[in-house]
Amino acid sequence: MSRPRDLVAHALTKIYGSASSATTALAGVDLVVRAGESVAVMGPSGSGKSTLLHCLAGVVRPTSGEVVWDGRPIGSLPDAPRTALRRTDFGFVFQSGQLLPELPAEENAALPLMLRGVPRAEAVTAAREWLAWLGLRGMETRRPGELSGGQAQRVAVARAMVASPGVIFADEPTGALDQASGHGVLEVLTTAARRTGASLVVVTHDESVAAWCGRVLHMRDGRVVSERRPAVAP
Ligand SMILES: Nc1ncnc2c1ncn2[C@@H]1O[C@H](COP(=O)(O)OP(=O)(O)OP(=O)(O)O)[C@@H](O)[C@H]1O
Repeated sequence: MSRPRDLVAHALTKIYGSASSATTALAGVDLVVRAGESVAVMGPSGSGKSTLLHCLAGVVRPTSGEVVWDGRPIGSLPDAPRTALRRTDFGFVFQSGQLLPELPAEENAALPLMLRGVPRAEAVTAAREWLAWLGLRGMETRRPGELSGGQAQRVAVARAMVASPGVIFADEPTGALDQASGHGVLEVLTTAARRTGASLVVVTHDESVAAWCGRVLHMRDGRVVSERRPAVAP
């Protein structure tokens, strides 16, 4: 049964292109991500991981099936309310290159609040608190080009967290980092999610990243083919 703040996929399919050149990226995925749960999505290249994440996050509209977030069907919502819901309820961390190069760290991290109409000073104060919590005190006014890859990803985590999302979606969040920085980012991401009670859905190729999550799904050919729970997160 679906509970408040659960993210649920029912018989999700996604077919890109049309008849002669159609690609089935999702071939029927059923999934429940419970409130506060962290789920890693693994599988070979082209197995549908990013498509699943994008459908769950309301970025891509499924061909059939439905995504239900907190009791509300979102896959079939028109674009405007779907975008609004993404802004209020979800946070995103991508591999890299997601920060605006001309803005200081604190404004990059404050953007989701400013997009919601929170006054700049208030948004920046909240962003600075997250940056400090993530170990970036003193770097608030640096631009992304003045930060290391790991520091920039922490700013991206601050931006994902600042508006208190219900779910954080991360697509290869450590893919551009060396192993030590990558683990640091995953540690803060999972800890931040636990701190706020947010759920976390992470697409990754890295077993040690998946080990930080409560549940690991394996995809092949657009389906979830197996599922396991790592023994203990490090
Ligand atoms: N916008 C698109 N238009 C057409 N086909 C697409 C599109 N996006 C993805 N695909 C196809 O859908 C399938 C699943 O792609 P997806 O990116 O979800 O896989 P993935 O498991 O995330 O791969 P990777 O690990 O390489 O990022 C692939 O065959 C891909 O070529």
